[in-house]
This record gives sequence, structure tokens and C-alpha cells, in this order.
Amino acid sequence: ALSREHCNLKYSDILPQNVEGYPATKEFLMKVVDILLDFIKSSNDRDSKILEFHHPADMLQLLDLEIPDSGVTLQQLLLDCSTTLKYQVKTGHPHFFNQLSCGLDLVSMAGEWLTATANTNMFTYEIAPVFILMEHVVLQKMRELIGWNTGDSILAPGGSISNLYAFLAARHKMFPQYKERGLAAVGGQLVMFTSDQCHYSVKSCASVCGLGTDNCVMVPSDERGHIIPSKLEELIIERKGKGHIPFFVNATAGTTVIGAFDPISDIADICEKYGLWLHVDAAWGGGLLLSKKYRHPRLTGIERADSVTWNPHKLMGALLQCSSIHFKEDGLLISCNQMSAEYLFMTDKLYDVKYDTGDKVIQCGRHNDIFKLWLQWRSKGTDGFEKHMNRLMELTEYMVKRIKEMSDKFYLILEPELVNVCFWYLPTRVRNMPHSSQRESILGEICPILKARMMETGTLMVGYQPDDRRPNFFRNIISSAAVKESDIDFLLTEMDRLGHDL
Ligand SMILES: O=C(O)c1cc(=O)cc(C(=O)O)o1
Repeated sequence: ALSREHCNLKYSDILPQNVEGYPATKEFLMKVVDILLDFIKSSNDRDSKILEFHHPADMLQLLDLEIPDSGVTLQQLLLDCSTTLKYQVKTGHPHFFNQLSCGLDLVSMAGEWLTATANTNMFTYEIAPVFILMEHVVLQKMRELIGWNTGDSILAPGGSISNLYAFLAARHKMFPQYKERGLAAVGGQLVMFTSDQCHYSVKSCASVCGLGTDNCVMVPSDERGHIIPSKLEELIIERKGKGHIPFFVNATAGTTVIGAFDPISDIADICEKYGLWLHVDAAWGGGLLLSKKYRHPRLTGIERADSVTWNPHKLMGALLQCSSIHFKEDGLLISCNQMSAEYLFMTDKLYDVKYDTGDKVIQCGRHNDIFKLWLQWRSKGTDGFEKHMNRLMELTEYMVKRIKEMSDKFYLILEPELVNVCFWYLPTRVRNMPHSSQRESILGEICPILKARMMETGTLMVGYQPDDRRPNFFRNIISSAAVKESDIDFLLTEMDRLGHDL
């Protein structure tokens, strides 16, 4: 609690309104930090719960979210902060395996604190000189890791927007007049191609950009979730036969559900043959570019892409959000999106305006997502990131080994290529049933019930989902630096404790 002299103060008694308010400001902010440190401590305490689940109506009753007419005291604000975190899911907890982005890297978090304090916009060098230069250095490093020594990149608000920027640049490259004249510049039906395992944001480009999802061809994948190149070529030829204009192919490097890697080189050959843009959505699998051991064969050929999406907030563990989109050809991004708003992007500035990035994107304001990545990269070094990637893959191999050792209780659906371990939990009553589609449908019905037990108990969170080949199954993601082999053992034991009687 705040000291007696400060506990009834309000926001108007601290900086900037009260120029004498530094002592109260400091005490208030240090108390906020204490609350955050408590959350960090319990996030890292394996005996603490990941969450205290309540249904939305009940949760609303537990919270006091109403917007008051007159402001509350600083003391109340501190209580508000504590209550908020009390009911927040601890995504940094070592037993949180639920999303592609797990974990809480504390250097990256410190970077986010500084980012918030600096509170600047990334559209011009004028107000973000250090951060703009950091973006240049980090994004160039990432392009080098892809295999390019040229090009341009930018951070976007998530992988979906990164994919959209790739789509827009591809269309601009092929039809530069589209920017001014729209569809009239094309004179035919544009068509894009992607695997049926891709992230839905690829398909949404077709609807957002006016192709219509009918013209986002979902190419069949094989049983390992890889796009079938011969099918891709067949479908391109089929569409050309209808007078359509194929222009864009997306290859996924690390699919969302099973973590599959499309064969990039084979796809690049087809794109070369038919003059199509190759985009690689490596939002999820891009982190393996940092690992000499695991980069090949999964990402072999990625340097042949025209654009690459890569989300450091996934495998690299940068804090949400941090998504990058990279282009082999420099100048495309700016020529595609530039609107030259004269109130921001004046060309008569005292510095080289190529450092103004706002005109490269369709956003105006752009959040500073680089500092937390740069600071984290400074803390780990590229070697540290390589070790991190190798560690995540080793833990995945450990989990596969343990599942195979406990094959009476767990059924491994396929060998993972990334850190997505896809499996069914086998409750006692099905253990003697031969594996069949009938048993799979029973196992699929069990997933939501077992997941509910996890969340109500609060000790474990593992995601489940169906896919186009099978009913619900668990998808375990190891992307948190907190996870150890003992946490994998806990996961398997806890699932059995919670689910054996299902
Ligand atoms: O950034 C993430 O954590 C993320 C992004 C997705 O699109 C899908 C998922 C997911 O399925 O966990 O996670």
C-alpha cells in the first residue's frame, strides 16, 4: 500500500499535472513494479496455478470494471492492477503449453517497459531516431539469416498483416498501375495459391484485397501436412486454362497446428517456371533459421522467396507482438504503399528521409516493436538464440520419447518437424480398443472435457483442435524458455491424473 501521505492522492497529484509530484509518482510506480514482480514470481513458481478460471458472467462479478465519473485514488489503481493480474492467465508459467507464443522472457519484458516509457511512434526518424536505426540493424540481420544481402523489411502488427503486406507488394510488382487504376490495371482474375494447412490469414488476403476467397486456391497437402507440388502445378495450369492470372504462391514454414514445413525449393521451381511471386509464411517456423542443426532441410530454399514473414514473438520468445515481413527486393514496400502525406513525410527535412518508415506501410502510426527484440538479442547473442532453438527442439524430442514410452496412455499422431507435439490422451476405458476412426471420434470428444478439467484445476494448459484429417486432438507447444524435461513429465502425469477416468 502507498504511504499514508500518498494513499489518497489521485492522478492529478503526480507528474505531469503536479510539477512537485515526483516523490508520489516514484512511490506509485515502484508499487506497480512490486505488483508486476509478484506476478513474475508466481508465473515462475511451478506450485502456483496458471489460472483461476471463471465463466465470463462470474468473472464480471468478481471484477470492478465500471468507468467512474470522477477518478479513483492511486491506492485504488494499485488494487485494480493487482486484481487484473490475479485473474490473468500466466502465459509465462512453465506448464502453459497452449499457444504458439508461450513464456515470459524478462529481458524482452524490460525492453517493453522502456518502450512504453519512451512512448514514441515509429513513422519517422524525427521522433524515434534510436529505434529506427535499431530496426535497420535487426531487420538486416534477419534478412542475412534468410540468405539475402539486399532487400527491405518492416515490423508489422502481427503475422496476418505481415502476410498482407507481402500480398500487396506482390500485386504491385506484377501490376504497378493497380495502385492508381485498381482492377482495371489487371484485366483478368488474379489467383493465389496456398496449402490447405496454411494460416487462415493467407486466405483472408484474398477477401480483404478483392480477389474473393474463391480465387485463393487451397492446394491439397500430404499426410504430413506438406503441400503437394504436383497438385500446385496442376491447379496453376487449370486456372491459366480458364484465363485466370496466377500471381502469388504461399509456402508455409511451420504450419499452425502440426508444425509442417512445405518443400520450399520444389515450390520455388514452380514459381520460377510460371513467373509467380513466392511468399514464405515462416511466422511460426522462422526461428529455426537461427539453428544450424535444424534449419535444413526444413527451411532449405527459403532464400529463393520474394518475401518472408517471421514472428520473433513466437519461437524466439520476444514479447507479443513482434512480427516482421522481409522483401528480397528493396524499394517495393515504399513504392507499393507510399502516399507521401506531406504533413509527415516532408522531403526537405534536415536528415536523410529514407529513414522515415511510415510511408512504407498502410498503417500511419506504428508501434515500437523493435526495442524488446533488440535488447533480447543483445542479451542472448545469436549464439544464445541458436541454443534456445536447439533446446526447444530437444525438449520436443524428449516429449516424443516419453509419449512412446507411455504408449498405453498416449497416442502420437505424427512425428513433429517443429515443437508441435500432436497426440491423443487415452483414458483407461479405451486402452484395449484397437486404434480406429471410431476410437478417434471417442478421443476427440474427450479433448474438450479434459481441457476443461485442466483449466478448472488450473495446473496445466495444452491446446486442442480438430483438423481436416481427424477430430479433436491435443497440440502441445514448447516455445517457452522456462520449460524443462521435468515439466514435460508433469504434463503427461497430470493429463493422466485428470483424465484417466474419462
Ligand atoms: O502468436 C501466437 O501465439 C499464435 C498465432 C496464431 O495465429 C495461432 C496461434 C495458436 O494457434 O496458438 O498462436
